[in-house]
Amino acid sequence: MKEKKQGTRAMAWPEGYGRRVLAEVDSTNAEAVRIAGGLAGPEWICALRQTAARGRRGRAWVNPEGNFAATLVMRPSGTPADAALRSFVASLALFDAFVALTGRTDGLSLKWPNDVLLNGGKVAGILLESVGGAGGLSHLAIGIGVNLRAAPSVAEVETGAVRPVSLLDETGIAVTPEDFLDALAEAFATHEARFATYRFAPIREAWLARAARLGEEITARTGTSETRGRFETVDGQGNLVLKTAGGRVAIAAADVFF
Ligand SMILES: O=C(O)CCCC[C@@H]1SC[C@@H]2NC(=O)N[C@@H]21
Repeated sequence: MKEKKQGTRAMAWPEGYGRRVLAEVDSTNAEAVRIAGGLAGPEWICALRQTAARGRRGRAWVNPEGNFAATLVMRPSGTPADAALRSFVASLALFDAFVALTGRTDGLSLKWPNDVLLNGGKVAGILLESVGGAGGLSHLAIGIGVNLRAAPSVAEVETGAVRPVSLLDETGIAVTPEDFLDALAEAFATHEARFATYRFAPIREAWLARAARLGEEITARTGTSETRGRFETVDGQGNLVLKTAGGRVAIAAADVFF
């Protein structure tokens, strides 16, 4: 196992995971789809520059140089529903990577379904995509973007969305994409091993302990509907549970607005 000193901690690249860093690619998620079939095990693909980075719900992802962009392509164990829960595994890994690199937890929280907030602004996002095989899902591409050095302007993101922030602006701490990759890969492997053994319960509990706006009124918007209610919990399937005027509602996919 390769060891590297980062801050005050020794980082270890996780056993069994591949690592490649590309100078430039269209999108690391697109690259994951292209190479998935030829991989013997899980592989991290990091790019220093993306020319066509994509975000959730068909949006573009603004990706200035110096920010982190990577995709983990893996063959997920379990059912397709279990595969989708990897967004919580990845969120926790992101949280831990920030803590490992900055030595602080203050200001960090997780926004359902899979954003990381720093001082209330969005510092990281996750795009989960399935890679089809003959019998359905063959691989999962977990794409992760982190505003390490620069955040897009408010005008570049959706109206009403949480304001984007960067790690550098909020903390004064400069982290390179390669160092972030090492910290994230180590944290992901730890949470993935826990998920493989104990399934979703401990992941859910840890996620809820770091959740933004738990117990508060929030709005969940899909393409066709809007639901406002008190953010009660995330259920055992990863659904957002809101207590609305009409009763309890479990929402599988939506954008959340505060
Ligand atoms: O919309 C979001 O919040 C998710 C953004 C995910 C962006 C990352 S950057 C690395 C990977 N490659 C892509 O094209 N998108 C994801």
